[in-house]
Amino acid sequence: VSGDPNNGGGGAREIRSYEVSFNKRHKEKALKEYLPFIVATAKAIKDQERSLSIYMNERYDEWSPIGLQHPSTFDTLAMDHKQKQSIVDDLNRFIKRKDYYRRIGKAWKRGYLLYGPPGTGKSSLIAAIANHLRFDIYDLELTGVDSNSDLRRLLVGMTNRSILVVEDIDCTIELKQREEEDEEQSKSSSTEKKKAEDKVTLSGLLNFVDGLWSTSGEERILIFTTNYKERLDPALLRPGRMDMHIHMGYCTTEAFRILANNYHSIDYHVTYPEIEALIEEVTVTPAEVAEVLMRNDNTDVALHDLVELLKLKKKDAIEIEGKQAEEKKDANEIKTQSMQVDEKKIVDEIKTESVQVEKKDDKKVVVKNDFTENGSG
Ligand SMILES: Nc1ncnc2c1ncn2[C@@H]1O[C@H](COP(=O)(O)OP(=O)(O)OP(=O)(O)O)[C@@H](O)[C@H]1O
Repeated sequence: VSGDPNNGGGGAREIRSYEVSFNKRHKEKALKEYLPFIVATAKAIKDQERSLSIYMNERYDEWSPIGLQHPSTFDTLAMDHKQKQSIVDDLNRFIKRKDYYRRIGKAWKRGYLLYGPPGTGKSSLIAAIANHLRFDIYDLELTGVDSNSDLRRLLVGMTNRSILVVEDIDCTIELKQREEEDEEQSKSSSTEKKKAEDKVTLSGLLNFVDGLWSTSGEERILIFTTNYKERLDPALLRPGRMDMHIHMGYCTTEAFRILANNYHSIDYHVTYPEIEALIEEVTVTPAEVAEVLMRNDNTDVALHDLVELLKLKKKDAIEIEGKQAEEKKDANEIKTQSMQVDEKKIVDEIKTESVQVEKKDDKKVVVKNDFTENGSG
């Protein structure tokens, strides 16, 4: 194997070539198996070494990149191991399926919807996916995009092997159904109509992502995040739109152990039984746990602080529960009282009615008597 120093010079990029010799009888194997293997391995190494970037749309139709140095990986991610494995498997399957996507005539892209409360690791999961695949991230801030045409320009300007992220999709875009948009447009003047047509909408984004964009590039991942799945437009939740819905939940005992291992490199500590019992009882986000564990380098102190935080949360939860129970009791009492009042009213009304009927009956009797009297008289 030899390097080639004659490569143009003058500050140009060095191009190196290698010479590999084989025995003639191995020619077939070398050309069909060995060289393709070398090329694929070299590409994988290059991809692995390539530094990643995160692009943001600071100007309305332009991306600006900065280096992505987020340390999150699937190993450091605190989540249920089965769920984690199913995401990794899905990503690995997706990457290997170039021919499959071509064969079935579908664009080589995959969509993930991440949902769950703030601080449960949605951003950390996105970084872990980027680090796992060695894909750049395009973090699309929709509120900074003025029109659908700018949005298209941005999307077309993305490279292959990249992840398009739209965070807090429930807040950043007017969630309107297509029919509503059409109805509104038919009411307005022609200039207003043109403007409205070009306004960034969820359907505009989804149409473009499903249509032109996905056929103009390859190996694209699309990730939407939300803290409130129930607020999302049904168009986004339709089967086939987002391939996988991933719930990011509160801290579990399993997640806690991963975090403790990340921050203090430990597998066990005497405080674990107490911490784990408390974690089962309270709602605490992985971000809150991570913050306490990170605050102190001394493991004993950090774990003690965590016990204190969890106890405090438990106390608050008991107080809130007590208050809610009292409020419920008060509400029930008011309900019972008003029911009693209602019942009394109904009884009074029935009484009044029956008195009226009786009076009427009396009258009838009187009339009857009169009649009888008259009749007999
Ligand atoms: N599941 C997790 N695994 C590992 N670290 C986590 C996890 N969840 C939260 N963290 C820690 O908490 C910090 C904040 O979490 P992150 O930003 O990923 O949450 P998020 O769900 O994206 O929140 P938001 O909805 O507010 O953007 C992270 O930098 C990380 O240190």
